[in-house]
Amino acid sequence: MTQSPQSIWTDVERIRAQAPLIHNITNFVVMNNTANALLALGASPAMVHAPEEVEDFIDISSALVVNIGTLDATFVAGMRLAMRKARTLGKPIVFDPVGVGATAYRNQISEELLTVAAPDVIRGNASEIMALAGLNAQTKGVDSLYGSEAAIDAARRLSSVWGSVVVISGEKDYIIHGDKTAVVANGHPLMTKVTGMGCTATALTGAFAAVNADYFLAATHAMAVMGIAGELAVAKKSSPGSLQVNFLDTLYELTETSISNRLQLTEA
Ligand SMILES: Nc1ncnc2c1ncn2[C@@H]1O[C@H](COP(=O)(O)OP(=O)(O)O)[C@@H](O)[C@H]1O
Ligand SMILES: Cc1ncsc1CCOP(=O)(O)O
Ligand SMILES: [Mg+2]
Repeated sequence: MTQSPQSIWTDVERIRAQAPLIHNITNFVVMNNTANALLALGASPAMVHAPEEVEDFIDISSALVVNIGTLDATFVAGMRLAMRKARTLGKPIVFDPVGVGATAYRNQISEELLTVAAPDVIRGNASEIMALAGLNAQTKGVDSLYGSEAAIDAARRLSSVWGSVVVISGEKDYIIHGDKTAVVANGHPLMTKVTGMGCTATALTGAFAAVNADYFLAATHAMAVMGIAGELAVAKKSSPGSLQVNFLDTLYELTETSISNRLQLTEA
C-alpha cells in the first residue's frame, strides 16, 4: 500500500484495535509524556529498563523503543539485553540517539548499540543523525543546531550501513530508506518548546511498527500523525504548557478526516 490518508488511518485503527504493548527503555524526562502519548494513540506502553527483566518483557511486547536520553551503565545493560532479544524474536526495534554528538559516552554507546542489533528505525534530529553517521556535527545538548535538510546525506549513509529506516525530524521530517524518501511537512515550531516531542515521535513510531511490518510506511505514518496532532493542538491554544496537554487530546480525538484535510506528504 502506498502512503495516503487512508493508509495512515488503517494503521491508527489497527493500533486502536490491537493496543500493542510497546516496551520502552527511555529517559527519565519523557517517560510520562511518551507513555501518555502511546495511550492516547491507542497503544499500551510500559517503561521497563531493569536488566533483570527486560528479556522477559520482550517476550510479551510487540515493539521495542530504545532512547538514550538519560543513559547510565544500568540502562545500557538493559538496552543491550532487550535489543538482542528483540532481534532474536524478530520484534521491531526503534532507536532514538538523544544527544549523540554531545559527549564521547553517548557516541560510544550509540555505536555499540547499533552493532548489538541494527534498529529497524532510527529517529533523531539533524544534529543527532549527522553525529550518528560519524560526522563532526555540532549539537546543543539534546537540541539540533541544523535544519533537517542538512542531515539527508548522513541519513542515507546510516540507512545503507545499518539497513535501517532513518527519520530526520524538524520543520520537515525526512523518512529515508535506501533510495526511498518521504517528506512530511506537517508540524509546528512550538513543538520544539515542549520537551520530549522528538522522543514522542520515536515512541509513536514503535506503535506504528508494531502494526505495520513495512517500517518505511510505519515511520512515515508516525511522523504524519505527530505533525498533524501538533498542528491541531496548537490551533486549540498556542502556548507550550497547553500544547503538552492538548497534544494528547488531539491524538486521542484524531479522525480520518483531520488527517485527509491536513496531510502534507510527498515522496521522492
Ligand atoms: N520548525 C518546526 N516546524 C514544524 N514541526 C516541527 C518543527 N521542529 C520540530 N517539529 C516537529 O516536532 C517533533 C519533534 O521533532 P524535533 O524537535 O526535531 O525532535 P527533537 O525533540 O528530538 O529534537 C517532530 O514531530 C517534528 O516534525
Ligand atoms: C531534556 C532532556 N535531557 C535529557 S533527555 C531529554 C529529553 C529530550 O527529548 P526530545 O529529544 O524529545 O526533546
Ligand atoms: Mg530528541
